Amino acid sequence: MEHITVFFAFLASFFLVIFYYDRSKSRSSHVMPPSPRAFPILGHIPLLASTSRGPHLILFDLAKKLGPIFYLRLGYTPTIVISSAKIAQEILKSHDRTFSSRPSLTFAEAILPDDLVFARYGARWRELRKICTLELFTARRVGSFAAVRQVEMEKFLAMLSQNLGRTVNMTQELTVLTLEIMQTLVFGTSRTFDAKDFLHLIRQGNELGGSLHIGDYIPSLKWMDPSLPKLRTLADNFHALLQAHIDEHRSSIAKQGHGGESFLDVLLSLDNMSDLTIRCLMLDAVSAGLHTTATAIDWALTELLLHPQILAKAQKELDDVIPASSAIVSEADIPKLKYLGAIVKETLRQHPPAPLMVPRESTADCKVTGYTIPAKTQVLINLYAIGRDPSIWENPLEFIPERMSSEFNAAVELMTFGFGRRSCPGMNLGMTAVHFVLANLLYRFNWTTPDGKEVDVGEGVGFTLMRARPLALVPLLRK
Ligand code: HEM
Repeated sequence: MEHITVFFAFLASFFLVIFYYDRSKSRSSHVMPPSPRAFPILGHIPLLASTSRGPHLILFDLAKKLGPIFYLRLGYTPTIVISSAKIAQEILKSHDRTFSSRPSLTFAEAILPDDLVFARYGARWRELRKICTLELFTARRVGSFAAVRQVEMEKFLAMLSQNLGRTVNMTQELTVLTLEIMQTLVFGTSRTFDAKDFLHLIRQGNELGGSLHIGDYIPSLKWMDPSLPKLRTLADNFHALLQAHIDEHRSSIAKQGHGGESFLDVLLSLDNMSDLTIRCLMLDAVSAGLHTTATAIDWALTELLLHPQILAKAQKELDDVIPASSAIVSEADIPKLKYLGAIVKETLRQHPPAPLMVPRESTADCKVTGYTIPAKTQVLINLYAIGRDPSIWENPLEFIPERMSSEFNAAVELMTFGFGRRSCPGMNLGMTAVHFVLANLLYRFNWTTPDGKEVDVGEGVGFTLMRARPLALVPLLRK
């Protein structure tokens, strides 16, 4: 008994020392936005600890009590949470530069030490961003792979035709299709890796990326993070897989005397590109584009199953626009499909694939809506809450594509892909893939649930707003 008391006394003094040491480093005299009552040391971390509800939902509920901007202390990380489009615009447009950094995260340090998504704002980020916008994500390069995407789509449609009347795990199949679409652009071939192996690593990455790492909030306790060995193994596996492909690609270029048009070809042709940077940028492109794109298609199909009259209207538009002789909707047809475009936007409003965007961090003190936000404050923009803001959207919980007239376009893009210098460079590719795949699924097939069951709408927990359970659907022949 005595031993136990001594042990707890030791533990309490240990945490107190850590608490005062860290607090002395982060103490601030700024007036912050409203905040709920905090726990000692951990601050508001316990409020977010839930295995069944995503943080965007918990923060959405907190915003109902605390308002559109509130403050949380996650360990010693000051954080503001924004749940209004107007304040998000103030941050992303008026103060774009001040809020263009990202917090350092244990996950990113282990897996992506020299990438674009998690780079802190500065010269290195500018260099990598320039390569991405001028060399990789150009409309010409994305467009030059349209024919390869069409071949992947044809194979996918053939697979569905062989499964008419049978249950298909659409969540899984759409993820594999999206991986193949991303791989063609990034590596020049859709069969770079075994999809199962790669998706397994990506899934582990999502789990580890979405879980809490104590060192991100209480730096002096980083050594206690039990997931560090797992992160190291995952990093080794990802990097070994990518390096093997880089080596193979290099020797094939040497044999042929020239490279192709893929991201990898471009990166290998640039001066001063280390293999580490190439691996990180390739992983960025595949992982940032994969679940975001696949999950948007998944939710659009879910909503259409729930709203048969909207599905019928979309299919009528396809019949009116696509020539009867055409077996496939091509990417060139997409701009003509206005109603389909409205369905995609309404889906992204209700189911933003990255509900809390990617966290930003301020680089200097800044006044936002009357509050002074100190430098090094983490900013979470809750797109999920903004998409449900009744002051912008009438009946926000209803699925109404007709409301997506052009004046709403800018708002939806801002909400889905971020804005300003850190906005998503893959937006065109992601949007093209979502429209292209969805159009073909609706054009060629009718859809039902196995045994006519209700469509499951449960949301999972994670960085991407995925479904809780896979979407199982039965394709029926239409064309
Ligand atoms: C529907 C699909 C997609 C959605 C919803 C989405 C969403 C986002 C969001 C919200 C951000 C953070 C923006 C900010 O901080 O302002 C982001 C950043 C980023 N996205 Fe996407 N994205 C999608 C597709 C893609 C694709 C297809 C790629 C690449 C192949 C991609 C690559 C990136 C990269 C590299 C960044 C980091 C940019 C930077 O920090 O400078 N995304 N994305």
